[in-house]
Amino acid sequence: MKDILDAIQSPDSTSADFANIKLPESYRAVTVHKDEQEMFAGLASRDKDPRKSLHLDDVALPELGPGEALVAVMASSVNYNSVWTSIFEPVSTFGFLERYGRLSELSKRHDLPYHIIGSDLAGVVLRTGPGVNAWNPGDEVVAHCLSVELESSDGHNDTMLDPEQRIWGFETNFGGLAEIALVKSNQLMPKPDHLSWEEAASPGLVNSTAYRQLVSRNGAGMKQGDNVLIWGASGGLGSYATQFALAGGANPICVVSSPEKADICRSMGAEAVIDRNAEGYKFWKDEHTQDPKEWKRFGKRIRELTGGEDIDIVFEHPGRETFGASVYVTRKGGTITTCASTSGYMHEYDNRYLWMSLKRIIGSHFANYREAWEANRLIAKGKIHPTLSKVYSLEDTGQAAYDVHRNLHQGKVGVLALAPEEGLGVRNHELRAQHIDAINRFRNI
Ligand SMILES: C/C=C/C(=O)SCCNC(=O)CCNC(=O)[C@H](O)C(C)(C)COP(=O)(O)OP(=O)(O)OC[C@H]1O[C@@H](n2cnc3c(N)ncnc32)[C@H](O)[C@@H]1OP(=O)(O)O
Ligand SMILES: NC(=O)C1=CN([C@@H]2O[C@H](COP(=O)(O)OP(=O)(O)OC[C@H]3O[C@@H](n4cnc5c(N)ncnc54)[C@H](OP(=O)(O)O)[C@@H]3O)[C@@H](O)[C@H]2O)C=CC1
Repeated sequence: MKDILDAIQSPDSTSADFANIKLPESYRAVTVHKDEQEMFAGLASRDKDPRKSLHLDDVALPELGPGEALVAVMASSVNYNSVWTSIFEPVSTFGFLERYGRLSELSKRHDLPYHIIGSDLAGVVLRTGPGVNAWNPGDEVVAHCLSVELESSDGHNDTMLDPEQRIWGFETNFGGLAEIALVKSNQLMPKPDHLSWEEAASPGLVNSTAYRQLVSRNGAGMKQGDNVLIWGASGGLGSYATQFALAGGANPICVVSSPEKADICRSMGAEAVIDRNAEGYKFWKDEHTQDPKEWKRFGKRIRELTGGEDIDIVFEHPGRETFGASVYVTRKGGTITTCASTSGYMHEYDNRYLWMSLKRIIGSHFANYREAWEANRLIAKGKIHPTLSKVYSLEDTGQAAYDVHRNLHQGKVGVLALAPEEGLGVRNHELRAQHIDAINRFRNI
């Protein structure tokens, strides 16, 4: 591993140098264990502690197949899907690995008694498999997390519709929270050269998802002037949705849960911010009954902030707790676009407000190859910025996931894998200098 790191840190290393490095037989990786998948049985979700289920193990280097790449991971990030994996909710991810393992001889490698998690990385290509021509050892890359087989025509227009669509590091093994990761080569994209390893590793999953969900025609197709209600506007997804709304000439109405988070949204340029805690919205009277009066109070507050207008697009992901309110506050003909259900996936809303006002609910999930590429391009051009707040070591990934599970974090939480310290890997200092305040906006708050 030392040879790999030395080569990455030497400015003189050539592609041939990387190709000639002897790869280790094993490497360190963050895992969950199959024989522990029942460890939290009977506990409430909130009490399931990722620090207990996430392990840092030495794992065997997987065999490299056609169309694949082995990447030395300098940094990764925590996504909420890793929180779901670590608490074995809503299902254990070992079921995904077993199912994938049944697909082919090659996919069998993924069905192991441990799951190496993580769906983001920034690093350097070490080896490519047969059939890979676009990438070479030594290339500095980030990886998006869409894994597809593309053997069915269903996915040929929109790669997210492939019947064998999987999220790498969640529904496949050999993820990014590790010193080495295995990806399909078409997951690779150029690393934005003005960012450090940990900054570059942080936007991938959430930035691509927010791009499809809000901007792409496959999602809400946001346009200039739209009022966009963004839940969790300083969180992982929300911090990118807010940037897309502002950069696209829309009007974000940011919902957050503390004055600090409200300040972050304002510092990004948002003017309309609602602190849901301070204003005490209680959309559910009890576990089974919603309170339409609270939807209305929320809607009135939005009208105050917009000069009397309602919401064109709701950027939804909290799910059960907010969905009824989201449908209610959307304007006639507006769109609720959802990619998740953090607070519960059995949603309830008053359908009269949907059909009578011709609203639409759009389901959105990650991003297709092209959308992920376009989202990364915006980062590389300095149009959209990473929202990295705090960085942990690989050893402390459990704590990092705990922070995200308990909503103690801001923006994105990074993890250093092979990178010995923060701040390395910047190649374009001029572009960085132009955007340094925006790049650092979320740091250490
Ligand atoms: C990028 C980051 C993203 C995120 O963070 S997203 C948040 C994290 N992700 C999640 O929380 C999602 C986790 N996944 C799940 O909870 C489950 O993954 C799903 C509920 C999405 C799917 O459940 P399942 O049981 O895997 O799939 P089924 O489609 O219900 O398949 C079970 C059997 O049911 C059959 N079936 C499917 N549709 C139909 C139908 N319309 N009529 C009859 N049968 C159907 C199938 O074929 C299959 O059958 P057979 O077991 O024999 O293979
Ligand atoms: N389908 C897909 O492709 C993707 C799905 N996801 C899913 O989206 C969800 C959010 O992910 P991410 O943004 O990274 O997570 P984060 O935890 O970083 O941010 C979510 C934010 O949502 C807000 N929130 C949480 N619970 C509630 C609630 N009950 N009511 C209102 N607001 C709430 C919080 O903000 P505050 O407290 O300030 O209001 C929180 O910071 C997860 O479930 C994740 O699995 C994520 C990425 C891709």
